[in-house]
Amino acid sequence: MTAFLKKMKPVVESRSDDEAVVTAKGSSQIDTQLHTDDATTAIRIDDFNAYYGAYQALHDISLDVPKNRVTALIGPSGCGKTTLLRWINRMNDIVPTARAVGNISLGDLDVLANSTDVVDLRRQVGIVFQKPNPFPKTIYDNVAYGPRLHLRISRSELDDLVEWSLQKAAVWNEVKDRLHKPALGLSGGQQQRVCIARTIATGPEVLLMDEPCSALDPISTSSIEDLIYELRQQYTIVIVTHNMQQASRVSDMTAFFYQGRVVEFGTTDQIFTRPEQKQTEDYVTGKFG
Ligand SMILES: Nc1ncnc2c1ncn2[C@@H]1O[C@H](COP(=O)(O)OP(=O)(O)OP(=O)(O)O)[C@@H](O)[C@H]1O
Repeated sequence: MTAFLKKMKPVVESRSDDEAVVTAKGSSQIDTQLHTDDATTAIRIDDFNAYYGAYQALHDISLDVPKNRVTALIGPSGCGKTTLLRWINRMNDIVPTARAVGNISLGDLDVLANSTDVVDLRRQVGIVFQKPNPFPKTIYDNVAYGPRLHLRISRSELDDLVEWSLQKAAVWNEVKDRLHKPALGLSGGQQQRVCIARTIATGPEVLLMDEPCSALDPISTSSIEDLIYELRQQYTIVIVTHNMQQASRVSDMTAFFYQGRVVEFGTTDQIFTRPEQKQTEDYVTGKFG
């Protein structure tokens, strides 16, 4: 392994070491007093409100997203899940009517500040979309795209980084003999894993996923779910999903949104088995939505 990757790997691979409470999936021991424990918070959302023109899509959202966990955002269509996700890496900057008031911080970084370098923010906070969207380039060039923009590394270091990212995204074995073939020639599930590799290659801390399996068949969905669960050891993951089974399978924490507000936020175990709010119970048991 090159010196470059040795340098890069500890950055991502040591993240779970400083976790105060790394517990088993669905464990009710996960600390839900997240406002009181800085060490476990990756993204702090405080009193956040989002608008499209005069329409308010999100109201008074306060949510601490824990580090090295999977946090699922669930709720009926139009309740604001994607809006929140897209503000975390300022994707909504490209929507002319979109406006936000409140705070989102990533460590010391004030995400919403005018002075924040959005390109650098998006390197730290990657996003994976609903539909796999590989560039019309080779598999190699898809994954090398971000590093070529952000890092000054040699060809052999880039080769190593591309391999490492594809391995992390659990797709290396399937593509290693066709790295220089078009990514668009892969299956949907493989394309989505290549997109995840492309995101990982820039060394993010956070992975945002907006219904990453909704365009995939059940087998590909299952491989992406396994991957999400695996990746949480090194990344903080926020996933929007309409699929209740998926939320309960892959996430540690769940936030239930309704009409632009967070109704309830807790461990996935608690939200699905002992919700405190009637609306949450009705939603997770399929009575509406
Ligand atoms: N670009 C936009 N311009 C105007 N209104 C928008 C825009 N994007 C979203 N909205 C509105 O904001 C509200 C929240 O939308 P958002 O997409 O965040 O909800 P969601 O919970 O992710 O929905 P879904 O589950 O259907 O994807 C909705 O009423 C939606 O119509």
